[in-house]
Amino acid sequence: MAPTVATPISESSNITDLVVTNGNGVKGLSEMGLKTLPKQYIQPVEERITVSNILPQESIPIIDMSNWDDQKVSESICDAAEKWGFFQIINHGVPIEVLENVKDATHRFFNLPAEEKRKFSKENSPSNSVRFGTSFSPEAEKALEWKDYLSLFYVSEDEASALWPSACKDQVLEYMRGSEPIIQRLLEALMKRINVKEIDETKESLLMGSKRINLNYYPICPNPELTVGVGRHSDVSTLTILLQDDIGGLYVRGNNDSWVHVPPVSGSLVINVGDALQIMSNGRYKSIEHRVVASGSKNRISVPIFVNPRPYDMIGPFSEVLAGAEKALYKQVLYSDYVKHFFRKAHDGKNTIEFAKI
Ligand SMILES: CC(C)(COP(=O)(O)OP(=O)(O)OC[C@H]1O[C@@H](n2cnc3c(N)ncnc32)[C@H](O)[C@@H]1OP(=O)(O)O)[C@@H](O)C(=O)NCCC(=O)NCCSC(=O)/C=C/c1ccc(O)cc1
Ligand SMILES: O=C(O)CCC(=O)C(=O)O
Ligand SMILES: [Fe+2]
Repeated sequence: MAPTVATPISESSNITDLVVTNGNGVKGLSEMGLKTLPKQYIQPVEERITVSNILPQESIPIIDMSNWDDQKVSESICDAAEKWGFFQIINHGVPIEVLENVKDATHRFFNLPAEEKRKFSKENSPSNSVRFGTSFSPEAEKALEWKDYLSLFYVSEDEASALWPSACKDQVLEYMRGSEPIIQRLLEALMKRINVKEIDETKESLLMGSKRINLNYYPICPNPELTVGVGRHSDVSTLTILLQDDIGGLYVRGNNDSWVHVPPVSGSLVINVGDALQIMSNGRYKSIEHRVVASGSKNRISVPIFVNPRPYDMIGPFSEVLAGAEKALYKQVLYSDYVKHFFRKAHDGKNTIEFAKI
């Protein structure tokens, strides 16, 4: 019999089938031991992350929340949200084992066989609130991103218990419950500075009426310098609470063309302002562009909780912010229209917010 010569995976046009349709993800590709990056993942030169525009001496603030009712803590939170749009918090009250458990649960989910994970793909998922996928918007992207994810839209504990993957649901729910007090405290502090004295029911719904949690998996990449883990984007949330492991690779836009690394700090959580809060605060708080590199030597995970308005809320600048002579920079938009606009295109930095500009 003539020997069969396998087509090198990097030249196969079936990468999309293998990775996207069959549920192997980039984790499956990575584990096949391929030596070079498939062309579908090669990013244009301007989107690659190189040392030349990284500012090693800069860093985002680290805020100690142990005395969270101290005025100074609130001020540092608001200052950081105005200047950087990003900060890390330590002594935040979420038990360290809750964080460790959710990281273990993330590895447990991604270590399931492809046929188990595939059950949660867009085509097969038992519910719209559970989605296992890869890259960001593969149908819309010219170049794919080196990341797999499980995205869970939180509707209720009952729905989550019934529909979320059993490999991770208990730990994820515990992490969501555990982070609730800090979400409340952060938003209270941020609202005070912009003249919103009380978070009533309407405000509560606009600021944190819905939640989505993503489990992100960035496997070892054969040519990390040619691709990205996540491309330049700003989140569409009110606030994002991000748990990262000890590997690093998240970069935040600094001044001009520079990027600042967010170093892993054991036990910390990274907080960032999303577009919804930039809009509701009429630009006072900044939703800053960020991106993630791919790693050539380690499998990285991260777990962001996106705290959002409800899909059917109309969002726009709060009247309290416009009470002075301040002009509205953003119009009222239906939040689900805003989110759909975000998902319909590839990552494109800060462009999403143009959708809401007057
Ligand atoms: C507008 C939604 C998202 C979808 O509504 P839908 O149209 O009734 O439901 P579909 O399931 O048909 O989704 C519409 C499109 O959005 C896409 N999509 C639907 N969830 C997803 C999903 N988690 N992932 C990636 N595509 C999705 C989905 O692929 C689909 O694309 P397409 O079929 O090509 O039109 C709706 O569920 C909604 O308003 N949800 C509540 C608000 C919400 O989740 N907000 C997002 C908070 S922030 C956030 O998630 C940030 C995520 C993010 C993620 C990756 C990053 O790199 C950076 C950031
Ligand atoms: O993995 C990270 O550190 C950040 C991921 C991110 O920006 C996102 O999921 O929106
Ligand atoms: Fe993000």
